[in-house]
Amino acid sequence: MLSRSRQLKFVRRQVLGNHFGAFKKIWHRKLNTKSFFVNHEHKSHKDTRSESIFSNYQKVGLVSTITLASAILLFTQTTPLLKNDSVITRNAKIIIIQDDDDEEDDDTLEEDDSSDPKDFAAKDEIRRQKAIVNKPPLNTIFNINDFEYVAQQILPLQFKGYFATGSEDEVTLRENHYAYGRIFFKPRCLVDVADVSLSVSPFGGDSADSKWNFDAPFYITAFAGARGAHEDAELNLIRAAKKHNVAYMIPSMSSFPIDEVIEAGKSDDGLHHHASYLQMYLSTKQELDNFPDYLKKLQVKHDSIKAVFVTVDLPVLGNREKNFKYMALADPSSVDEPVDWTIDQKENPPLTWDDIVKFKNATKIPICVKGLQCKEDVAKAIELGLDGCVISNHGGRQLDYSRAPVEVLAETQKYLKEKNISLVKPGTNKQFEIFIDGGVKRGSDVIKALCLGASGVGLEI
Ligand SMILES: Cc1cc2nc3c(=O)[nH]c(=O)nc-3n(C[C@H](O)[C@H](O)[C@H](O)COP(=O)(O)O)c2cc1C
Repeated sequence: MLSRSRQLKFVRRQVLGNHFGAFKKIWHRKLNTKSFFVNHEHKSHKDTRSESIFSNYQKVGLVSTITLASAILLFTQTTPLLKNDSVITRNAKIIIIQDDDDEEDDDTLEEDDSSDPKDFAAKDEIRRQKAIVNKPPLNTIFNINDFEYVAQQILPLQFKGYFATGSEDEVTLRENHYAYGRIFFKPRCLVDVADVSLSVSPFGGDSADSKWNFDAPFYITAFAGARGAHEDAELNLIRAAKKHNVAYMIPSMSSFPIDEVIEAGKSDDGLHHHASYLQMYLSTKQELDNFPDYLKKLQVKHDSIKAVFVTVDLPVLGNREKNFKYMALADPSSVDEPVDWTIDQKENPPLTWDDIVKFKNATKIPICVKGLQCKEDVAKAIELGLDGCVISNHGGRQLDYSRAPVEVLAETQKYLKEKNISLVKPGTNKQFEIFIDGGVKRGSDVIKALCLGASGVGLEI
């Protein structure tokens, strides 16, 4: 039997070896996304030009606008994370675009030989503070992979695992993005693209009411625990969404009361609140029973909530093994008695389609389901008169070996056509909206999803 500290050391090796060591390989080399950041000491830099399958098309503006817009949005959100701007020595960093060496070239990869878990946490904190000071300049961060890499360096140990890991072997987490890498464009030439617009009006929008059209087809998806990254959490997210006029899906497990988040999205003239979506988890019988009433009140109280998304891919919490290992690293006592996340299903009957129909009948707010994973379920949601869905597997955090949403989306569109199922709601100018999230890392991923018929694309930032 290993001593406690040796056990933790073993876990640490597993997590760091697996996660950070493989990080470049997983996210940068295998995906052929060749940019990442290192300190200036490293000499193996070969090329400073980024490769992009879009390079010939960027003049068109569409891709670059989406990429830039997402970068701006992410910038806005990540800035508070990346404190101490003033102490950055700009020339202390070099952006590496290509690195064929197998050398492990950053501080996170250092092996820690101490057997005391407290030592490890303390050392990690020193490393983290250094990473905050040495974070790369914002104008060298172009996509979500870049942001994630920086976040991995600067997030406190106890939140790293929560934000970044998937369930079990993380096959789905990786596949969600790899699937985008298997999709290629067939661009048509000599088309007038001088005047393109990225704006969208989901759920019919309301063209007379500009606050209800969004300037981009991507939105900030719901994620609980934002406070682990910044104290202003969801307040910052809705402010950024307002500033750039994109949708924000407020999570039911928000760190702030939902009213407060909505209030933070008030326009500068104080006349209206930023149009948002609201995500809901419903696990207990009481929550299910109360939800129709909640919806009725919500409709009266907050006209800025343009759709409610009930998350349906979390009947129980996914088996997030790597996150548990991170938790053990951050706080060894946390694993002594693992938390039981399961819900007594006899006392609390699980959510079913019947419940969703009840919700739909209780309100005029569009009701959508978040977390559908096959074409048959999308067809069922349309048939039941719902207003939309998100094809999603919770970012690979729930059922490992769920399929990549972008492939399910492609199949779904084909299926709906074959079965002659229309998205347009009879007698209205509205349509069933099919959103998608999972594995979206840059503007070209967004465009691929749109080309395959998505109404909008969720980004977990
Ligand atoms: C840290 C984290 C917290 C999340 N919290 C929620 C949540 O509270 N509600 C929800 O419906 N989905 C939640 N999700 C899932 C996201 O909304 C989204 O489906 C998923 O992250 C998309 O995959 P991606 O991370 O590859 O972009 C969370 C995801 C992450 C990574």
